[in-house]
Amino acid sequence: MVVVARRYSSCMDAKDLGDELSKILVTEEQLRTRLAEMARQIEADYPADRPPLLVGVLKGAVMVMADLARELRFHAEMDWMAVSSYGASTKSSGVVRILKDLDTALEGRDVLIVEDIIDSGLTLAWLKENLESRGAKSVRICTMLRKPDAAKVEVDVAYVGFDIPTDFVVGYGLDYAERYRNLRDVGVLAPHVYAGED
Ligand SMILES: O=P(O)(O)OC[C@H]1O[C@H](OP(=O)(O)OP(=O)(O)O)[C@H](O)[C@@H]1O
Ligand code: HPA
Ligand SMILES: [Mg+2]
Repeated sequence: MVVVARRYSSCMDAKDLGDELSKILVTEEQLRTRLAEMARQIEADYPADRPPLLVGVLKGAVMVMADLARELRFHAEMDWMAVSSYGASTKSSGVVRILKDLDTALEGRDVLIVEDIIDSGLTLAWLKENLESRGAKSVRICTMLRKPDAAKVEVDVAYVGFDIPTDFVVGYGLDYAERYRNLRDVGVLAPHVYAGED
């Protein structure tokens, strides 16, 4: 009993962050409920005997991938790419760099990219094209969050959890300078935290 209490009190909670968040945007409960709905949609769209290869985009998509894969009622084969365009900033550099490539060959595969957020769209537009060029049979995108008003390029997204305002958000995998990824909810980062950034 004592061990359980200690475990839960050490989880990162929005109320422990003081004024670092200006508000909670999507709660852990809302994320869980929406993810289950998305999983049912994905199961309905792919034949049971040909499930897609899930490609998670490190590092932000770790939480979505872990939760989505466990929610899906088919064998969820997973692979990972690491790309980065934000670094320790709230603005995209516009340059997508591959930091880790897939281990899996994609010829003839149905691929489902799993992402935490589509902001400018630059990362996903680039990644979708990159995976298609490897001979995948189909490439679809599943993202937990999307900022429609921030789009710099159009990206065709098959599964979206929540459309959100343009504010910089953290939690549920999303970071600012590698912090806040293990926050259970998604919150808006208070501007004073990144004040001074150019
Ligand atoms: O639509 P965009 O403007 O391209 O932004 C979305 C991308 O930015 C974030 O990754 P980031 O580059 O911060 O790497 P990380 O996942 O390791 O945090 C996020 O996880 C997406 O991959
Ligand atoms: O709002 C955001 N928060 C964290 N990482 C991000 N990468 C793109 N947009 C965001
Ligand atoms: Mg990031």
